[in-house]
Amino acid sequence: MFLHGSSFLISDCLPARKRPLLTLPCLMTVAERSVREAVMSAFILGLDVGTTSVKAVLLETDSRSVVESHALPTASDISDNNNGINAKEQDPGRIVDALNRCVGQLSRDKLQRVSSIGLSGQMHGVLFWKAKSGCDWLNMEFFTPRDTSQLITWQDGRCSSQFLSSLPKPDSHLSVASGFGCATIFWYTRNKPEFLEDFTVAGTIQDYVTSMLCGLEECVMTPQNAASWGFFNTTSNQWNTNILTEAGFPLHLLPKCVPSGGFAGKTCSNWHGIPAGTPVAVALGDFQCSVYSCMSANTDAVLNISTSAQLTFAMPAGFKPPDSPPPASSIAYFPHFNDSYLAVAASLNGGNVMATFVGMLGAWMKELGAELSDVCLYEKLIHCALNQETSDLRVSPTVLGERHDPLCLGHVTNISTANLSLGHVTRALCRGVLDNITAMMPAERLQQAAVSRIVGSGSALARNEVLRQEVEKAFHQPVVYGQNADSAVGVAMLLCDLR
Ligand SMILES: Nc1ncnc2c1ncn2[C@@H]1O[C@H](COP(=O)(O)OP(=O)(O)O)[C@@H](O)[C@H]1O
Ligand SMILES: O=C(CO)[C@@H](O)[C@H](O)[C@H](O)[C@H](O)COP(=O)(O)O
Repeated sequence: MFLHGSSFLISDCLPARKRPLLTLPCLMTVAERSVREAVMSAFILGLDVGTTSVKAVLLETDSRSVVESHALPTASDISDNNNGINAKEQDPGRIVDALNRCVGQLSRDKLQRVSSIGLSGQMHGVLFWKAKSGCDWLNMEFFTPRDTSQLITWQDGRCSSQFLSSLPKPDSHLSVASGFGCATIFWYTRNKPEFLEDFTVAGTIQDYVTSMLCGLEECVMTPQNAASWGFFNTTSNQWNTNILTEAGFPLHLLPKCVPSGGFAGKTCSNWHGIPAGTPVAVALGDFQCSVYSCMSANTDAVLNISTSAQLTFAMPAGFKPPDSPPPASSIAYFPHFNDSYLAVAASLNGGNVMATFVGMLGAWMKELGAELSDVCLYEKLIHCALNQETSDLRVSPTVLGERHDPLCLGHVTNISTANLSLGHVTRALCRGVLDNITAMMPAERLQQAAVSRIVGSGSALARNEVLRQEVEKAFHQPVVYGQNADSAVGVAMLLCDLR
C-alpha cells in the first residue's frame, strides 16, 4: 500500500496504471543520476498546506519533473472549542509541525539546491498573529508558531445567514460566506472585539508560513487568496476599503495585495538545509494550483476532490465577471492566472464526507468497545463498496450545507432492510458526493463550455476507487486522472514556468 508510517507518497496514491510520470530519475542509473544532479542546477520546492494534509514536492527545474514528494496529515482539527457557535478551527502549531516534518523527509542534498519556494493552501480561512513575534526560529533550522490565534477555516459555520445579511454589500462579483476571512473578522469585531486586540496581522495559513519564512512583519496576499476572503474586487485588484471602513472593519488587518506569481521575499534563515536568502513566492490558492497542475486544454474540466471538492473549467480569454454575484448561484468565478477566470462549483462536501463517516464509525465502535484505525476503516469500507456496484440507497451528503444553500443539510432516503450494509452505505455516500457536485455544475453548463474531458485530481479521489468509479459514471465525457495532480506540484510548475 501507499502508507509509510503516517505519511504517504503522493504518486503512490494513484492506481498503478494512472500513476504520475514522475519517473525521469528512474530512467537513469544511480551513477548517472548523481553525476547529473552534481552538475544540475536546481530544484523548486512546492508546498501545499491543505485542510487535512500538507504536501511537499521537489521539482527539478531543467526537466520540469517531480523527483520527490511527501504528504503528512496535520491532525490539527480542534474539536473542543465549539461553544455553540459552530466553529471549525485548526491548531497552527500542528500544521507547522507537520510541514516541518514533511519538508524534513525530502533529501537534504536536494533541499540545499532549492532555488525558490512556492506555497499554496486552503483558501478562505484566517489566522491572526503578532507582527514581531509570530514565530520562534529554533536552532536557525525550523520555526514554530508563537503569538498566533487558531486558524479559523473555510469550514467554519459561525456566520449565520442572518449575520451575513447584516454585512454591507461588497463591491465584488463574489458573495461572502461563512468561513471567509473578512466575514470572520467582522464576526470578531461585533462579537469579541477584545480578541482582535491581541493581534496586528492576519492572513491565510499559507500567507502566515510565507511571512514567517521571509521574516516579514506584514502579510502579503495574492488576488487568488484575497478573493477568497470576500470584499475584494478582482477587476481593480483592491479591497473594498471604503465599504469596510464605513462598516467599522479593522482595516489594518487587511493584507497587502501582490500579483499571483510575484515574490514575497527571501528566506530569513536556513530551513531544513534550504539556504537563507532563497526567494519565496507569494502564496497561491490550492484550487488554482491543482488546476494548473493538470488542466492541459481549455476544453478540460477539472474535478478535484480533497477535503472539499471543486468542479471547474476555464472561462474564455477576455471574460469579465458580472459586477455583482447572481443570487444563490452554485457557480462562482474565481481569479486564475493572467487575468483569467475559472468557473467553479466549489462544494464544501468532498472527501470530508467520507472522513466524517469514518470518524463516526470509529467513534461508534469505541463506544461499543471495539477499536479500528481510520486507515483500516477506509480500507474495509472501500473494499465493501467495491463489492456492491450499485445501491438504491440515496445519500445526500451535504453535512456542511453549501455556500449557496447553507441550511440544506444532509439526508438519507429510500432506506430498506436490503440496503443497510456497509457496502450499500459507502457506495451511496460516494455517489451522493458526485450527485451533489454535478447538481451544482449541471451537465448543460459543461456542454455549453464545450468541455470534452474531465481531469480528476486530489488525493480523496486518488485513494478511493469507489469514488473514481462514481466519477466515471457521473459524466458523459471521458475521465482521465491528472498526471501531476496536486496543488504542491502546480505551484512548483508555475514557478518553473515563470523563470
Ligand atoms: N486512508 C485513506 N484512504 C482513502 N481515502 C483517504 C484516506 N485518508 C484520507 N482520505 C481521504 O482524503 C481526504 C483528504 O485529502 P487531502 O488531499 O489530504 O486533503 P487536503 O488537500 O484538503 O489537505 C479525506 O477527506 C478523505 O476523504
Ligand atoms: O472553496 C473553494 C474555492 O472557492 C475551494 O476550492 C478552495 O480550494 C479551498 O481552499 C478549499 O475549500 C480547501 O481546500 P482543500 O483543503 O479541500 O484542498
